Amino acid sequence: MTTTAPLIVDSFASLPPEDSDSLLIGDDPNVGRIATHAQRAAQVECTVLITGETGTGKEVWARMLHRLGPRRDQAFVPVNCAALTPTLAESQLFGHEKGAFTGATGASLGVFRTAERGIVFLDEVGDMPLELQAKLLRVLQEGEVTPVGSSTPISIDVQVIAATNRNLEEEVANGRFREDLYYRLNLVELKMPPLRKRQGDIPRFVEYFSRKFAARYERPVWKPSPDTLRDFCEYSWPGNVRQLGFVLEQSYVLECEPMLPGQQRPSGESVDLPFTDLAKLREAAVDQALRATQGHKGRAAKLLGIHPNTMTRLLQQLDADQSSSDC
Ligand SMILES: Nc1ncnc2c1ncn2[C@@H]1O[C@H](COP(=O)(O)OP(=O)(O)OP(=O)(O)O)[C@@H](O)[C@H]1O
Repeated sequence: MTTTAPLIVDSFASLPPEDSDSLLIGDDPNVGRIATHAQRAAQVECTVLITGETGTGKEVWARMLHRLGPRRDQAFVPVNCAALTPTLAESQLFGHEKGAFTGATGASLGVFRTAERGIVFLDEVGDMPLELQAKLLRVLQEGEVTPVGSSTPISIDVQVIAATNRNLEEEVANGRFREDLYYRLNLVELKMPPLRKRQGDIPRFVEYFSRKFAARYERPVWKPSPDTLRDFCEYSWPGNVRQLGFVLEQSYVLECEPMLPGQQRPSGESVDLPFTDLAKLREAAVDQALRATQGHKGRAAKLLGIHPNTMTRLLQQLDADQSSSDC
């Protein structure tokens, strides 16, 4: 079957506008192949394993699979397997009866029954404890769950999409992941390449995020010079697409030129910012710039490449945030 992958899949209709996102596919031949396989897997509603480094877009692709398949109007229930509470994991996934354990004051459906006729997205599946892996395998094989405290299995109809940034073959070889579960999940594997291996798509991502954040922050679309674009393409992006998005969003928030991590402003003074939390990022940027300039607001603004009025506004906002958190 030959299908032409669309370049950008538009906003996910099933998500509230705040969380909605688009999927940029780009020109990389590997990603084109992934798109074809994803379309097929979505149509036949089979189990899919999405692998790749952090920030390569595994969850974005899982949501696209949901949107492309016949289950698009049903639930998409994401669960972070690394964050499951060990003692409660079984009931979190498969539900429990009232009184099944201390504190179970009512019955609970659990993730799988909540997703009935829809999709369960098992994120970080490689971090699931072995004991729970055995239970998950049984659920996948038999198509039924037995809630904790019950002896009656309940049939379920869910499509499972799993994702991990671990190398599951290595995990299997080291006895940390069940081989039978690995094969069960890995019917179709979508291997997301790291951004450094799809350098040709970086200019597209830069444009994509620039347009997105220009619209969000009501600023003009940033157009990089050829030299800057080359630097962006040559950078290794350890945090992948997520990191590129944060670098661009940071520049829109601070109203300054986007800078690669570790890059120094011309003054020689530098700031080294986190790229994972926007509110913290803003606070850290202002804080570090003020420290680096011994509290000189004008020089701190210059260091961040922002207008002094913007600096004043950011400081007022931080003060307001601080007082509201003190209340
Ligand atoms: N193909 C893409 N098109 C548009 N945005 C993307 C794409 N890939 C990644 N992103 C952006 O990168 C961010 C991170 O993507 P996502 O959460 O799907 O990565 P992940 O591989 O699941 O990461 P982790 O392993 O850390 O959970 C998304 O919020 C989105 O902004």
